[in-house]
Amino acid sequence: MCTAATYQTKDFYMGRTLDYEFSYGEKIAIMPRNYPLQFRHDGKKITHYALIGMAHVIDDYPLYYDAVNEKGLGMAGLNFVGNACYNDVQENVRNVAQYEFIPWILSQCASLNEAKKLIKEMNLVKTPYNEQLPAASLHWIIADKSGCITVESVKEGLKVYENPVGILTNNPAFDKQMFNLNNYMFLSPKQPVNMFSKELDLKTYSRGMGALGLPGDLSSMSRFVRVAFTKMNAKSKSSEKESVNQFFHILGSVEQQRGCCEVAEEKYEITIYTSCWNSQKGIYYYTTYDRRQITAVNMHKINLDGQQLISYPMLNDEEFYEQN
Ligand SMILES: C[C@H](CCC(=O)NCCS(=O)(=O)O)[C@H]1CC[C@H]2[C@@H]3[C@H](O)C[C@@H]4C[C@H](O)CC[C@]4(C)[C@H]3C[C@H](O)[C@]12C
Repeated sequence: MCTAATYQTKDFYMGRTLDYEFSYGEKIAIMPRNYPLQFRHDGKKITHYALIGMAHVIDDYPLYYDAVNEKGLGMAGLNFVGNACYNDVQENVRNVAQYEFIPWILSQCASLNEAKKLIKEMNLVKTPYNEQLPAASLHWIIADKSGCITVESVKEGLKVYENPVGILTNNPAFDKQMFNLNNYMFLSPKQPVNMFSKELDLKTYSRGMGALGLPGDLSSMSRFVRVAFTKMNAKSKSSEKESVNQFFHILGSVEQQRGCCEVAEEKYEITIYTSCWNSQKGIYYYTTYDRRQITAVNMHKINLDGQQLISYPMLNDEEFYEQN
């Protein structure tokens, strides 16, 4: 399972949890402006926007899971197994392999509006990166400070939804996740009052009772509701530290602890990493399951006019701060 979210304070933030039972070997990869981008079916881009994100790097090519470009447009791919359906290559359209959807959009679009226009020209195809890495069944969240959309390629065709809650999890399809929120409109951060019956003397006996009924399990639909409630009500001051910390607290509401979601005998899905990027500043923050200390990689600290992919191994060792 995975969860992605957007968050606005003074700056615009976005990120995700990557929940799975094994790692493909991730790195934080910065693609500078002159890294030659060879698309599988849509030609080559020698110069483009720079981007930073989490990727499985193979043959010096970043297979991005999530990323943001230097213009502040961000994007993340989350599992959509059983629903995602990609097309065959067709003539006279712009064919984009699912593994290159993130760099295809982020290398060319400076805003969500530009992304929406480009997506109209796209035919998302099933071409795999190679035989060992077949097409991943995903759907995507794309956002900048102006708004957020969800993109789902299903058997009926390509669906682009406005995403007013700025959240994505996994199955079912996004329209069903949004509809399900209707069931929870009574949830509130305020204490409830007795609407049950005037004849009964019902009282609040604990704080937090306004959110009684908020689903606590790890299913995708429940995580959607829980993180949406948390995000929509979370209050943060506007400094970078307070905003980033608050963002990690929001995604903390849906993190997966080892042992609670068994996917096979003795195999457990865990939150392998959680990311949060400041879209305006191009800083990619992350924590991992074993390293809760927030680590930052700033794209503007490297020469963004370069040609070489720069990647940093995901730091995974906890460092305790020894106070005495
Ligand atoms: C497994 C990851 C999604 C995690 C997730 O959503 N878990 C939910 C599980 S469940 O549905 O609820 O059961 C996805 C997200 C991004 C994916 C990777 C990226 O798409 C980049 C390449 C794409 C290649 O086609 C396959 C390898 C790959 C390296 C993908 C492997 C895997 O499918 C990843 C890592």
